[in-house]
Amino acid sequence: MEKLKIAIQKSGRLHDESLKILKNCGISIDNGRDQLKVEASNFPLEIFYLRNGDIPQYLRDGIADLAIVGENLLYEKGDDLIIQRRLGFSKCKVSLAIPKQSTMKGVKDLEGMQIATSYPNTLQKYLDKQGVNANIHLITGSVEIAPNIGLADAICDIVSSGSTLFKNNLKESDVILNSEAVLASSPTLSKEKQELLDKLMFRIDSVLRAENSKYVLLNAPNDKLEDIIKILPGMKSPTIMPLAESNWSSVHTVITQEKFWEIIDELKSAGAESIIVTPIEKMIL
Ligand SMILES: Nc1ncnc2c1ncn2[C@@H]1O[C@H](COP(=O)(O)OP(=O)(O)OP(=O)(O)O)[C@@H](O)[C@H]1O
Ligand SMILES: O=P(O)(O)OC[C@H]1O[C@H](OP(=O)(O)OP(=O)(O)O)[C@H](O)[C@@H]1O
Ligand SMILES: [Mg+2]
Repeated sequence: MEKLKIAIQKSGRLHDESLKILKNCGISIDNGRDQLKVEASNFPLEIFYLRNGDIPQYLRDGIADLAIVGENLLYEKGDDLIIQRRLGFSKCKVSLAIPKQSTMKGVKDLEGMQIATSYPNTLQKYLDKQGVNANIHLITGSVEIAPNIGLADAICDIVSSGSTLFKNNLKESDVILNSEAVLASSPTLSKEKQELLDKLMFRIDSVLRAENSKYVLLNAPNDKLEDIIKILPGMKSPTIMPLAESNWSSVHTVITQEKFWEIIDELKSAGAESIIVTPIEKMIL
């Protein structure tokens, strides 16, 4: 029987969350971080632990069928690969940054300058789009130090909280792209592997949906129910059950994270009481 081969980062920012998603999909993996390859015991899946930076090439070469990888790396060297799902973690930007005290404003001022980066293709595409000619200085790490040691006039690197820029006396001038961890696949999968991928994605979708939602229970006097129901988005319509106390009901529903607190505030104003919020493990539509 064919097995799907998934690459995840061996160690680094994506490792723990990648394993967590697979485990939440009910896939059992022996903790084999020191091995290069492990097999799931209850799903036809092989897991390869690889460097994030090498993953696009492994997908292209067919060593792996699937991978959890930073979206920015696909932009850098995986244009031909397919993003199956955005996974919502490891959110960051790839940005240009210049010295804090610089009078330059952004990319247009970088004509003829030196820019240090680990993402040369991403930077080159941006410079081309902006019609700017600059010299790209490729370095593999500690990019933010480059302007301070006289190696470059600007940098292009990952920015998240901005604290690395701050510590190195730099300021963000241009956001080139936004990134998050994604589930990517090779563009050519056999029919059998595509079926396995569909099965895995069905599980991943139910996990992602559940992570993004809360199960909410509340009590309300019956004369307030109509107003309360209008506020609730829910999967379908809310469940209403009578309480032992007459003229009161319990309302059960699902609320997504984005507007969670706004909806809770509205519910309270509309007369909801004893609101209980619990996590959801899986959500299957
Ligand atoms: N500070 C950050 N905040 C949020 N996400 C980040 C941050 N730095 C990197 N990322 C994202 O996580 C991915 C992995 O970053 P990490 O630093 O762990 O590995 P790496 O140095 O790119 O790769 P390798 O596994 O090849 O050593 C990046 O491609 C990016 O998408
Ligand atoms: O805006 P911030 O929150 O400061 O994050 C940005 C920093 O995070 C990443 O480095 P990382 O910590 O992964 O170290 P690395 O360069 O060794 O990969 C990235 O290369 C930046 O340097
Ligand atoms: Mg890093």
